[in-house]
Amino acid sequence: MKVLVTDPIADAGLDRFREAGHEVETAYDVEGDALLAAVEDADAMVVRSGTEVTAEVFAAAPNLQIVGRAGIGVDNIDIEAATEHGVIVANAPQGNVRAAAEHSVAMAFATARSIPQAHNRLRDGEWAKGDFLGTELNEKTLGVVGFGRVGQEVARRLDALGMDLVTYDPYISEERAERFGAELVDSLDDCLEQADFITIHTPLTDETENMIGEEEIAQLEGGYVVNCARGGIIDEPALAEAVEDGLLKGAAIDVFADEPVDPDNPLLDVDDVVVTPHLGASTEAAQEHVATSTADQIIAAFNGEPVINALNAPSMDESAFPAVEPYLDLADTAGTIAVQLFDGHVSDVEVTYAGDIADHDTEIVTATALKGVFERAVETQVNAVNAERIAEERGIDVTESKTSSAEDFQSLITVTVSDGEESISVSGTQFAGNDARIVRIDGYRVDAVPHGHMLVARNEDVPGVIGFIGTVLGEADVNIAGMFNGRETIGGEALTVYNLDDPVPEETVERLLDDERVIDITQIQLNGQ
Ligand SMILES: NC(=O)c1ccc[n+]([C@@H]2O[C@H](COP(=O)([O-])OP(=O)(O)OC[C@H]3O[C@@H](n4cnc5c(N)ncnc54)[C@H](O)[C@@H]3O)[C@@H](O)[C@H]2O)c1
Ligand SMILES: O=C(O)[C@H](O)COP(=O)(O)O
Repeated sequence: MKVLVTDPIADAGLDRFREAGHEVETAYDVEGDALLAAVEDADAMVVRSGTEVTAEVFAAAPNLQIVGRAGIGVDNIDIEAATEHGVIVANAPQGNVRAAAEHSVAMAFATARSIPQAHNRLRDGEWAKGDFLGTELNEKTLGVVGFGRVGQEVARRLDALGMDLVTYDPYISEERAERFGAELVDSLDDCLEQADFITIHTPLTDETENMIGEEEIAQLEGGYVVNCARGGIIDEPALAEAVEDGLLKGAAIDVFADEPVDPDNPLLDVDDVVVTPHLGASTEAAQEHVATSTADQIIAAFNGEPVINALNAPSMDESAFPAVEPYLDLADTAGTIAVQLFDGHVSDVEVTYAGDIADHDTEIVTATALKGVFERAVETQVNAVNAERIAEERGIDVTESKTSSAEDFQSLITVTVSDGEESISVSGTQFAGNDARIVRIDGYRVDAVPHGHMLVARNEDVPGVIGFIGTVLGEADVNIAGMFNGRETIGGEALTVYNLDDPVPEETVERLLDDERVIDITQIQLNGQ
């Protein structure tokens, strides 16, 4: 597989790919047409915040399976477009949390004690001791906006340094805030009014974009702002003006609305604003961690294993995967057989789990069954990432049901497709040793190996019909490798599944259908064969 790395990551991550036998191409600072050309034959991409992974990038990368974000923020990746194209997006949300928290604390001290400004003056030969009278963090109130992984780690550290904590985060509980010694307030206004320092730790979303504007800044009068989350959350000209005018005592900013930051950005021109070039995650430990975690997830995706931090695909606990893995191909096959045998317009898909498999998280199995149903019907690549979306777009209802009883099987998966009136069900199981079998089609008990060329015949249950079908196939030089006949009542209707060594020519199918004892013939094409 070819892995395109477009932002610098630690060597440990690059080595993981090479050790696993994959090709690594690094192309830093590429954009526009150069990026589209570079991604053309890539099976995976690794990015940090420096690469905009747009819908055009996905459209230009037909082989792309996964984009790994060696870090947390994914606001530079069009996840909607990724899902459309069936591409997994995964990040590394743990590896740089401590680095970002430490940088936020460092930035709070840097602005409160004017460390960079004093440093510069001294380097210029000035002993400006009298010009810098700082603010202690001790006994001040810290307002943490966004109390997720980084926000909590910042709270923990600054609590230990004697700060009082309030937090604004509409998506956490009071208990969670209390566990970190913080008071959860109801509004951003409450937070700003109480705080001497605010530190931002939300993602950049439609809701948080420009969340801190002129009015909000005014409420923090005499205070400090730290932003090591994302540019675009704070109105940059308004912040620059507030610090310049002395409304705020200072600000420390690691992230900018446009990066690399424009030299004309007003924040770069204000003495009491401390700036760093998006360094929150830039420690050796963090970079090694996010690079290896991202590489491991990409390699897992290549191997068809679960991607732990996938943001747009069914994810699952690594330890739970072995129990469901054997059912993935089976679900795909049951879905593809069901849809090929069904004559109507599919409006509903039901995936039923019976027996042991019902005790497991089957989200990824259901998504794979949907892939089986849709793979032949849509133009785009279908996989577990976008199958649910494809169903939704087509107005198809998907249900998953579970029951403990699996007849005499240990586990049974049934995929039923229906148009609301008529339906067809296909059930499969795994016998010992990963021996997959289709054991029921439309109520008929069968025992078919889902492999190669399959033909499903419905015929009258009368003497001679199976011999007739065998003879016609033989005359067309199609060898029967195996067959299984199921029927409900003697002399009624029967269903026979044939495993064949070759596909059946169309004229041979017509010849079979010309016989009045043959009700229907369907050649099944299995996915990936
Ligand atoms: N400067 C850096 O190098 C650096 C490093 C790591 C993370 N980050 C950034 O830090 C931010 C936080 O990362 P994280 O891992 O803690 O994310 P997280 O998802 O764990 O936490 C984000 C928190 O923000 C809250 N939130 C969302 N919308 C909100 C709103 N409108 N108002 C208030 N709270 C809101 C969420 O409920 C959540 O608790 C992200 O933007 C991330 O990209 C930057
Ligand atoms: O979201 C993140 O992980 C940080 O902002 C780090 O971004 P970077 O990997 O571009 O340094």
